[in-house]
Parts: sequence; C-alpha cells; structure tokens
Amino acid sequence: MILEVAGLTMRFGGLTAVSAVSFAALRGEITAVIGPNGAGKTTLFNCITGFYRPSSGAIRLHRTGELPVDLHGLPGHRIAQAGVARTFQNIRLFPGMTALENLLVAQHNKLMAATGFGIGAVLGLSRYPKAERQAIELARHWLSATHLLDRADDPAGALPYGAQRRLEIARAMCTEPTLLCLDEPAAGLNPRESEELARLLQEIRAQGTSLLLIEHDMGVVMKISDRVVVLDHGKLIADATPAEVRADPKVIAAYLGEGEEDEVEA
Ligand SMILES: Nc1ncnc2c1ncn2[C@@H]1O[C@H](COP(=O)(O)OP(=O)(O)OP(=O)(O)O)[C@@H](O)[C@H]1O
Repeated sequence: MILEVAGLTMRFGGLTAVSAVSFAALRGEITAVIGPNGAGKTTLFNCITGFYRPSSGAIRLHRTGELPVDLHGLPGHRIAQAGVARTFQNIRLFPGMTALENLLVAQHNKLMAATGFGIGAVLGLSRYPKAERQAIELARHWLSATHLLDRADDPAGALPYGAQRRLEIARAMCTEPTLLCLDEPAAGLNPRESEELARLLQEIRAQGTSLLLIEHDMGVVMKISDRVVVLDHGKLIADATPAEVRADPKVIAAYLGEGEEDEVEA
C-alpha cells in the first residue's frame, strides 16, 4: 500500500463528518473516493493533505524502502515534503505568472537546496545552473504531458479554464510526488476535456505515481479507477472495484438513488 487510513474520525463540534474510516490506497493505482453531498469526502481529503488535524485515527504514507510516515498531525507543507501533492477544487495558480513560472515556483524548495539556500548562488557555485536546467526540463515535460507547451509563456490567468486545471496538475507533478491527491479534477470540464483528463491521470499512473481522487464525474471515476471507496454520512460503506461498487445495492441506495443509476452505467 501507499496510503493507509486507519480509524479516521473528524468531528466539527457535535457533527462527525468522518467516522472511523479505514482503507488503503495501493501503490501504482488510482483510488477514487465518492459519496453523496455531505458524505465527508472533502473532510477526509483535507485530513490526508494536512488542512485539518483529525480528531482521531491514523494516516500513514508507505514509501518504498523507507519507514512509514505518520501524516496525521503533520502540517500541510511537511506532508507535501513527504511526497503528497494536491490540487484544489478552486484553482489556486499564480494568475500573473506564466504557466512555466508556475511550474518553477513549485520546484522552489529543490532549487533553494541546490543553491545551499542562497549562499551557493552568491558564490557562483555550479550546482544551481544545473538544478535550474533540470527544473525547466521537468516543467517542460509536464507542460508537454498536459498539452500546454505552446502556452508556456502565457500568464496562467489568461488560460482557458480546462487548461488552468491541467496546469494545476502539472504543477503538482513538478514536486515529483509519491501520491497525487486530486480534489474534483473534472469539475467544470466539458466531455472532451474530461476524456483528456482521464487520459492524463492514466499517464501519471503509468509513470509510477499513485493517485487518490475525489470526483463527482462517474464517467471518469468508473473508467480510470482501480478501486473506489464510498462514503455515506461520514462512514465507509464500500471499498471495491468500480464494477463491484456499481452493482452494490448499498451504494445504489445511498449514493445513486433511483434515476441516477444511468449516470453510473455511462
Ligand atoms: N469546517 C467545517 N465545520 C463544520 N462542519 C463542516 C466543516 N466542513 C465540513 N463540515 C460538515 O461535514 C459534513 C461533511 O462535509 P464534506 O464537505 O466533507 O462532504 P463532501 O462529501 O465533501 O460533500 P460535497 O460532495 O458536497 O463536497 C457536512 O455535514 C458538512 O456540513
């Protein structure tokens, strides 16, 4: 496994948004978290990415050849350093910076380390230019993978919505994460853009990054996920393959309801 969630509970005052949820996301797989409105998906996501400190339970990252890292209780930036990148439901790019610059900013930590945190650059040490070249190469790789190479020098804020969403994913990938967490990546995309997104996420998986996504677009979820975790009223009600989840009466009753079954068949 890459991510282990064990007995995770998150309370807001008297409301238990996530209740004793346990599941594992496996290495090299796409794990989707679905559920009706208010099921606790965003809360779970925010616990995993360090925006909330869970009330109880554990979240562990298992990296190959290393000791597991307890993510619960770590601040967001430490979780990012541990190898977990995230995108946001609302786009959070630097709109005035170019697409390329946004991807270089994402590599700031790596570049700063290469300068010996400033000292090396002042002394003109040779490690910085090499690190900078590598950062640009990586940025160009992800611009190309997200079909944005021709927009590299355009301000991020001037890109169409779908392109900005892809740039967000490219930015997250520039941190070279072990686990990429995506919060509703298909929100607001048209069917063609959703198709492209599905392909991009499959490519990311093929390149060795594991993915965890919260998604409402059942077409995308059912097509690309290896495993689907279903929440309802904060509780886990299913953890299975897309085909199994689709046929699970509990899921249909809780999440899909009559009339929405067709959407899942899509
Ligand atoms: N910061 C908060 N303070 C208080 N209650 C919250 C907070 N965040 C979420 N909740 C409550 O927790 C429950 C789960 O919400 P959450 O946003 O995690 O669900 P969700 O599955 O992501 O829903 P949606 O699909 O609508 O985004 C809801 O009842 C919500 O009102």
